[in-house]
Amino acid sequence: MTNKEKLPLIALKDMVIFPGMVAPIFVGRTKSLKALFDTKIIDNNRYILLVLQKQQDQDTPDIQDLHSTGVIAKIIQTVRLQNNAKILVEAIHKVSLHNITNKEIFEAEYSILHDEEVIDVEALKASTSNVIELFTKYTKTHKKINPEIIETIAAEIAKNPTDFSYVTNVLASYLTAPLLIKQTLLEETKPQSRIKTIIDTLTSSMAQMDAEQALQLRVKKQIEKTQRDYYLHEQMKAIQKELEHDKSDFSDIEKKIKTLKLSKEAKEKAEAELKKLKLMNQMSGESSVVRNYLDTLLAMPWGKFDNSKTDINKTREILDRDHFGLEKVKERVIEYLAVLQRSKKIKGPILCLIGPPGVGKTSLVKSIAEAMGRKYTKFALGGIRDESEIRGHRKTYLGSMPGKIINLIKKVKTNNPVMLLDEIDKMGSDFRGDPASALLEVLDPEQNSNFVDHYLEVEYDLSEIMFIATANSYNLPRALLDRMEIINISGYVEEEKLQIAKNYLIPKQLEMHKIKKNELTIDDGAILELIRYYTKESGVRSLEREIGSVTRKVLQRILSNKKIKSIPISSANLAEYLGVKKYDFGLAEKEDQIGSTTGLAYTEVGGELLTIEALSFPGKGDIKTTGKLGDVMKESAQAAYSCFRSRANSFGLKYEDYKDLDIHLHVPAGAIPKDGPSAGCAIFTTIVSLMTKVPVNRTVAMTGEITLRGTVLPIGGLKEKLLAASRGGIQTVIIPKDNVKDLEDIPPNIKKSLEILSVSTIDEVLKLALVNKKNN
Ligand SMILES: Nc1ncnc2c1ncn2[C@@H]1O[C@H](COP(=O)(O)OP(=O)(O)OP(=O)(O)O)[C@@H](O)[C@H]1O
Repeated sequence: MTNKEKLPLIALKDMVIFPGMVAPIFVGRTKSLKALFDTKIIDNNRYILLVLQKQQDQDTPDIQDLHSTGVIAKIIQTVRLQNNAKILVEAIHKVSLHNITNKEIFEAEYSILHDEEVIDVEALKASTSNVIELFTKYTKTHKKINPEIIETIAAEIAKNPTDFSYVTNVLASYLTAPLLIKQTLLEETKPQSRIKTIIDTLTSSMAQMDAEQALQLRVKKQIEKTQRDYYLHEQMKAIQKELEHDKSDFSDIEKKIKTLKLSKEAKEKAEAELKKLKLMNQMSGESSVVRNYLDTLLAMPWGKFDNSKTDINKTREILDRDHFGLEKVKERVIEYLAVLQRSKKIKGPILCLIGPPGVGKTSLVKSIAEAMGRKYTKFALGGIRDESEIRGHRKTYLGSMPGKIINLIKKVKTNNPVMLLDEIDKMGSDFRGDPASALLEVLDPEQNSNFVDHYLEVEYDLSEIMFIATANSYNLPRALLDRMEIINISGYVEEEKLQIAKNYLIPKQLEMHKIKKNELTIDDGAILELIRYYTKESGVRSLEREIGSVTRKVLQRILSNKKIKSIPISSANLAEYLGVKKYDFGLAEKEDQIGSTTGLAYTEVGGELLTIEALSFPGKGDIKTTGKLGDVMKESAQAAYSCFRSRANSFGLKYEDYKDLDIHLHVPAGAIPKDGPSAGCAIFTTIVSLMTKVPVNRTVAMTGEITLRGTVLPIGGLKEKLLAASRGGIQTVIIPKDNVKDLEDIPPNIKKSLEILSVSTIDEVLKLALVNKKNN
């Protein structure tokens, strides 16, 4: 039935209202406002028609733009604002619209639309509870929907549970669905169909939500995966970079193996080690052992030699330029090099320079290296006890490394340097092996071309190295001595020291301290004073040090006072710079003594005066020795005592005179170790002097070994001993007859300054040494 009376109509933009629902409507469009207020429906007629417009974005829809099914609603409340209004409506019925007019406002006739009768009530009841269940699920998953809505729906339905038109309208109005579906629901007149649409909508939107959630989850997972992938990629890149670094390391090593002139054995070894290294964890300790090994092996100067030349004349020039005197030594060196020049290969014995400290052994070797155009390197053997210092540690040991020889060659980067084996006599040996035997192998021309270092493990050719050894004494293993050609460098006499100081040491120090020649002059008197009272040595090392000390002090004075232009040093002002004299120059004894003789010793630091003193006291006829004497010297004292006792008669002594007397023989300085047989004469003289109470001439010094039967045997180090005697102000020196031939090597001025007497028996010694009134 159509109601011919027209009612104002308001087009709704975005909502479908179902009968039975109370809803607020916001009215803003002029036409709608007019419909509400101008027609005074508020006063006259409290009903209005509400219908959804077809296009939501249309502001001024026309008749055809409106759906034909809507609702008739009662206006419950109106709130008029400035340009708009808010009304609260309650939809009463759904209506079908007819004859819509669109003038100032929309107006339409309407007919109430009734739902069809429900046939299967039970089925609908079941469907209703099904919808509620779905709703519950829906609100749970749909986070934006308030879960309390379920209670509201239930309460609404409870108002009229058997009116299925009402129930379905309630459900439809709470349904979140597109407007078109809601409009269809409004237009539907079968509650059954309506509830089916609601179920379909809910299920599909839930499926959609599930899909969305699954998608979201997938996206999230995807993002996580992307992030993880990114992170892994970055990590892989870093690892690859590292590997590339290792690879480039490897390729460096490979390149070296290819380009270096490795021996066949070394090449194979290097390749095998590299292969091993590649398979190792590069962070492991083991790989660093292999890497270090390869580094060392490949850092060796394989096939590298300096252009060595042996120009004898040039060598002579350089040796003369750097060293005063040492004629014999220089000659021997030149001879040696001459052989080398011809034979090209060093097959002969190794040179060994033996002499006290500071006589120029080291600097001589440096000059030889320079003259030959070879590099110089020094292997300090002093204190070496462990064989592995020469031959290296096996590389399986942690922290193992090659021996010194290999290390030095690596450092000097050539295979033919001049290598100084310094202090070869100071090498020790203990449980860790005998370094001397390892050194023998190094020095043996037959073996050293295939020397094997424990660390390197491959043969290395040492045969091109020119080894020169130095030592302070002959205290060397026999085997080593045999392998070497000994060149003895004895100490210098005063005159030589003076020349060395004037021509070498002083210019060197001036140059070193950047002092001009005219700024400092040291006259001969001062130099002699330096030699006599500030040094006590065979060489010139202390002399050089003292000169250095003077130059530094002079430099300091010149720099601190601009007025001082030059400082001449003479014996008068030397003490100003060096302080009081350090040593006495002159006799060891002031008077002739009973039981005290001056002997001459040859020590590592050169010749020395040796006082031998003795006392007697009641005892059993024994001899006791002190003064850190070595076994040989102790035995020599025993022999001298026995010799004395066997000859006591000839000195006018009876057995009773000495049988109950013990002798104590002492050799100061007590802390310095002394050894050797050459003090025999002096010990014998001391004992005779003590027992006969005849003093020994203080100006006499002596050297010579004695036999039990009183024969005097020759000694070594004559030159050193004579130098010491001359330094010590001795006038007469008694030497064994067999040493007279050695006097040829003694500088003439020494021979001139000393009275040198030779003897072959101890009787002759006593005659010359004891202050015998008959002799005087
Ligand atoms: N005959 C000499 N002419 C010039 N200078 C010399 C002479 N002898 C030694 N010297 C100088 O004396 C200093 C010490 O010499 P060097 O170091 O060579 O002694 P050394 O014999 O090797 O001693 P050590 O046995 O303690 O190693 C050096 O500066 C050296 O140049």
